[in-house]
Amino acid sequence: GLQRAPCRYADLHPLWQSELSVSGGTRQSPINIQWRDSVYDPHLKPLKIHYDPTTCLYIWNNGYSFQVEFDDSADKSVIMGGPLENHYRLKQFHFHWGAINEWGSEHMVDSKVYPAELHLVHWNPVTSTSFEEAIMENNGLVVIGVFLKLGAHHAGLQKLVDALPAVKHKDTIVEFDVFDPSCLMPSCPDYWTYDGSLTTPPLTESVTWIIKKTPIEVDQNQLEEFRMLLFTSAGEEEKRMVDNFRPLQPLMNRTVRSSFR
Ligand SMILES: CC[C@H](C)CCC(=O)Nc1ccc(S(N)(=O)=O)cc1
Ligand SMILES: [Zn+2]
Repeated sequence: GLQRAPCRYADLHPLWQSELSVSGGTRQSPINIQWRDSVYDPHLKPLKIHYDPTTCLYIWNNGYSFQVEFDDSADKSVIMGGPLENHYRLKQFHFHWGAINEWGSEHMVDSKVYPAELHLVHWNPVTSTSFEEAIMENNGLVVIGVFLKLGAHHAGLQKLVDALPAVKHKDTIVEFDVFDPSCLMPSCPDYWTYDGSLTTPPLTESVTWIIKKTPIEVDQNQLEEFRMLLFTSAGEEEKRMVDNFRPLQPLMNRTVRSSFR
């Protein structure tokens, strides 16, 4: 039969993402969060975050973003509270960004787009025995989204930025130990939450999204370091890793809840 060309991720320009939404998807991500349509839910608790910096393992370039992986073999770096019924383990975090500061985030707030967005990916160890299994479970995952805006230098992020030249090419990896991702959290506790999906294949509808209302500030040099990464492997014609965000998806029959009035 016809040999299907390997469908490499970097070849799927974000524009094609929207065509790839899970067939008949009813809860796809990202979305535009309309402040006025969100519903304040007084039952939403404060989000509790306990990350153990020694669970940080390494950084790698997966051809779509750069990703920091964590040891998720025990309940050491966990989140709980918020809209969650139990605790979830941190597996990895990564970012999405644009070629220029005018765009880059996946979610939007009242159609306002940010230059970048951080995703902290967690899985439910109570209903699943592994991250890979949780991806297929309804509400198997929780992703915390944090917007990045252009402003002051972010000292915590700089440790990450300094490691990026070592993972310039797809499928490169560098050891990265002792990093506490809570330094990337805004101090404001306010968030929105809604039921959605992964924003890259397998696009499974297994994610409880928690989007922080307040962005963190990073400076121009830090954003430009993100844009020096490559989608391509060493030896290939270089393609800058930029615009690795998925287009907005329809809200359909969903309500976004807010933890704040
Ligand atoms: C076979 C499945 C494979 C193991 C999945 C690897 C993975 O982690 N995927 C993933 C995670 C998070 C997001 S996002 N951008 O936070 O919605 C998108 C995709
Ligand atoms: Zn993401």
